[in-house]
Amino acid sequence: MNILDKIVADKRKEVDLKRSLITPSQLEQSVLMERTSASLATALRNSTTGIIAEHKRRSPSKSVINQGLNVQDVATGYEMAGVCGMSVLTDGKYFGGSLDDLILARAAVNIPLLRKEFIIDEYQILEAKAHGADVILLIAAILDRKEIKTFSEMAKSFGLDVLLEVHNEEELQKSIMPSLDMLGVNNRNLKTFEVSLETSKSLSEQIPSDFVKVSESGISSVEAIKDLQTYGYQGFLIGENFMKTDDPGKSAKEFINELNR
Ligand SMILES: O=P(O)(O)OC[C@@H](O)[C@@H](O)c1c[nH]c2ccccc12
Repeated sequence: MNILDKIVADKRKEVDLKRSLITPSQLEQSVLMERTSASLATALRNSTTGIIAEHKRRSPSKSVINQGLNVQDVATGYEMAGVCGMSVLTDGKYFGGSLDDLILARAAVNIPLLRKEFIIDEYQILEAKAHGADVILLIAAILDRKEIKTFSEMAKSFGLDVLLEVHNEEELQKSIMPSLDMLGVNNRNLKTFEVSLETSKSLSEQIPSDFVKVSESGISSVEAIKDLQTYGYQGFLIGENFMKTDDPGKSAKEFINELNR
């Protein structure tokens, strides 16, 4: 079994248990259900830099990135750096994140927040909204077209933006539909962990222009972004490059300043 299949199998068990502990109608009681979501797609369209900065403590491909930070400080630092949005990993087992991280980030900042999760069930979308997310990620590698449609339409009904992540042409072709806002190309193959920015470049032409194009993973230089911008990318999801430092907000600020020069 590859790592992605394993993550999904674990996630199904986790969601089934959580649904019995906190029911959908309990989630619906959250005050955050009333909150008007901020649009990441709009922020990216109006930006010349397009940085989406991630909070990630560890990952299956890198066991330790940074365990010693406070998510609220990271969120505040990213907001002050001028990022367009923040991605918060909420998977516990493989990424060391939690829904508490999302709540804490929400309490700290007003920028659009992406719930970074392996979504395989509608329950997780309600959970995202109830914990203050503005955007959900849907991963084409683990969903069929029907699920992508149901999940994205549910997200839209909550006012959430949808970022659909693909890694190859087949995933892209099966996924295109009007209920998506952003199309993300993951430069990291989630099954093998290989990273290549060529993935973003080669798929760019096939992404219809009504979607905001986002390049994800393995981005560590301003030059890489300038190059990807020529392929039409307006969003850049960066995790490790900021999180591996002692002050991710400061790193993001320096990065954005350099991009603006
Ligand atoms: O740390 P990086 O290489 O900058 O990557 C960030 C982000 O793209 C990556 O964490 C990611 C992209 N898609 C995902 C799906 C699930 C978990 C994590 C991810």
